[in-house]
Amino acid sequence: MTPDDVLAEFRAAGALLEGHFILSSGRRSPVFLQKMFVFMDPERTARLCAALAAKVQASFGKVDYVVSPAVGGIVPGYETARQLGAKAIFVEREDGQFKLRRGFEIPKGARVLVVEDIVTTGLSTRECLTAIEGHPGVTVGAAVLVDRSGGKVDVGVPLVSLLSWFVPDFAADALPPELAALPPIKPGSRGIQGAKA
Ligand SMILES: O=P(O)(O)OC[C@H]1O[C@H](OP(=O)(O)OP(=O)(O)O)[C@H](O)[C@@H]1O
Ligand SMILES: O=C(O)c1cc(=O)[nH]c(=O)[nH]1
Ligand SMILES: [Mg+2]
Repeated sequence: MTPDDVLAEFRAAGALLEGHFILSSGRRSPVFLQKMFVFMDPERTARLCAALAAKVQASFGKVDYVVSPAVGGIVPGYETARQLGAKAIFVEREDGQFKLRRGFEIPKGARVLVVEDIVTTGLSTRECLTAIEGHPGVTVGAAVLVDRSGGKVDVGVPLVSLLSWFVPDFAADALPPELAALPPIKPGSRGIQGAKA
């Protein structure tokens, strides 16, 4: 799957939104990828995650456990794990911090991959990695459908992306006039009531 093919899947799903968005990081952007419009279509999700799984296998070899940050990472994490023949678990926020809950455990020696939907600053991916630090498995790396930093972000482990695309974002006090003229919308879940950080 080429970068254009990946973008075409997002576009066909109506997931490529334009406007004035407040990202999870608090930064502002004229573009938002509404990944849930992609994930509502299991066939589309399977196509994207099959391509991601192939890249993962080429870069990291065998994977036993996929761990994803809720909410956005759960569906691509599950489907990528299915394609890799791995288990899929997720971290979710408790008092603002990602944690493995529900009795999820990583077995000793398991080869672990973090799978994310979108990376912008990489904070969510890093927080997920922090949440599983000290587990008895071996973290081989991270994988993401779309890296909006265009490959610039450092998540602390090797990162494989299906699409590396630089999308501009801005500090809230340094908006270009065309963005400042639009009302801001915050679509993500970080920072909503009950989910601090
Ligand atoms: O690289 P970052 O700057 O951390 O931004 C990317 C993160 O933002 C979104 O999650 P969000 O926190 O909006 O919540 P969601 O997964 O529930 O949509 C997305 O799913 C990534 O996890
Ligand atoms: O940075 C984010 O919060 C973000 C960007 C994006 O395009 N899509 C998304 O779900 N989150
Ligand atoms: Mg997320």
